[in-house]
Amino acid sequence: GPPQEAGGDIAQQRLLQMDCLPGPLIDDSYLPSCLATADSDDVTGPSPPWTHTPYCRGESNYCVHTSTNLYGPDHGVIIIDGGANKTDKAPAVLAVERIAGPDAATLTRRKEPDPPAWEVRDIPGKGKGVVATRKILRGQAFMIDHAAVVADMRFPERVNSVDGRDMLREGFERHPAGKELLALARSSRDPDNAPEDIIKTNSFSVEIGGKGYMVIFPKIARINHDCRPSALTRFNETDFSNTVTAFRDILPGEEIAISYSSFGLTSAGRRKTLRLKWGFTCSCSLCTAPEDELAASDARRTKIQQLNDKVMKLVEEGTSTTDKDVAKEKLNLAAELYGELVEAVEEEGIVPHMGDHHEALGRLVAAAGDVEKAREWLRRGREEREEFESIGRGEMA
Ligand SMILES: C[S@@+](CC[C@H](N)C(=O)[O-])C[C@H]1O[C@@H](n2cnc3c(N)ncnc32)[C@H](O)[C@@H]1O
Repeated sequence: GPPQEAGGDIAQQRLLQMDCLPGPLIDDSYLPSCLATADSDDVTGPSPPWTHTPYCRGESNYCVHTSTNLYGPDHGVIIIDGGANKTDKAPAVLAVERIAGPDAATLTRRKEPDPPAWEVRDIPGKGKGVVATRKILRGQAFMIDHAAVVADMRFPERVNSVDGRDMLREGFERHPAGKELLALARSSRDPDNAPEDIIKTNSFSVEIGGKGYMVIFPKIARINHDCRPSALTRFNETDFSNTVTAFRDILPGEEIAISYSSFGLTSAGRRKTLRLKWGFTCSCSLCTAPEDELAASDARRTKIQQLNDKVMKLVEEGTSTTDKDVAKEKLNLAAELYGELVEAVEEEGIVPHMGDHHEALGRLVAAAGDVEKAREWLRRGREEREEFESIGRGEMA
């Protein structure tokens, strides 16, 4: 592409970010609703894929929508969502209707092998966790899960607490796996608010139709956090599936972990975030590593963050100037610093493969004018990305 695009590509790169759990909602965050009154008589009977009449409460547009067999008899879903007004269908409701609709035939739902490559075990200090039962290779997708509960991220602000809790209670009751969901981990012991607490402790934040949702994937909910994770999750909006892929080789008996927080923070920042947002004291492999190892990791992550900021700034400056010499100088320096960043990221081992980084570096080098060198980086990047993606293709661990 034209050189000017290099800046945009880098800026859009989600360098230090992956799926994160949203963290506990503040207990008093249920605010009185200021939205129009929904007429609760004005609901139609259930039609497929819905198996229940929507359960609507109070003065909001929010309802619980239930499909007890969206993915076959063993996997239902409840959606807690509201449109802009009470006749508008919310994005997650439309998504379920699309998933179950005529397009469903083209959905090839991947199944996990039997027996799976993992099992749930008690992990000292962390409650339960997921452990590999056989060797899982880097790049292999070894767990596939589907959304069981989908709740609008802003539902707690938009619906008052009494109505909100009532809707969650009813939703969990209607859910065919409601009992299993209620047995998931909880960060508080308030017996009156089990569903709310379970959403706080176990949901992922994902986007559906451009809107933010808290989603429970019941199997993935058993995977603990690690600041140097061995796996990553990928949500697929078109079928509400979430696939867990190995970051690196995982040995039999090893606990499998994902990262709940962003990689850009140093250990103190991560511990604080995990404490405040998720309500637990992290005892992951890095948080409990020897002091010098932790210090080295912190230094690298600080450096990565600083280099990233500098590169962004240089790219921004280099692509917004009309002076060609200045542009070249800025982009050359950006490419040099990005090279250092790539080294530090590789050493810290916090991204699953370096392909995207190498390609980004290639585009930067191209923008700075060195076409030969750029080709080499782009080729390496593509190869690495393809290698990672092909390792587990077709077969699951
Ligand atoms: C999504 S659940 C993970 C599965 C959970 N351990 C269970 O028993 O079902 C999140 C909870 O697991 C625990 N947890 C996860 N990662 C942890 C870690 N690195 N150190 C300590 N506790 C952790 C915390 O209690 C947290 O609230």
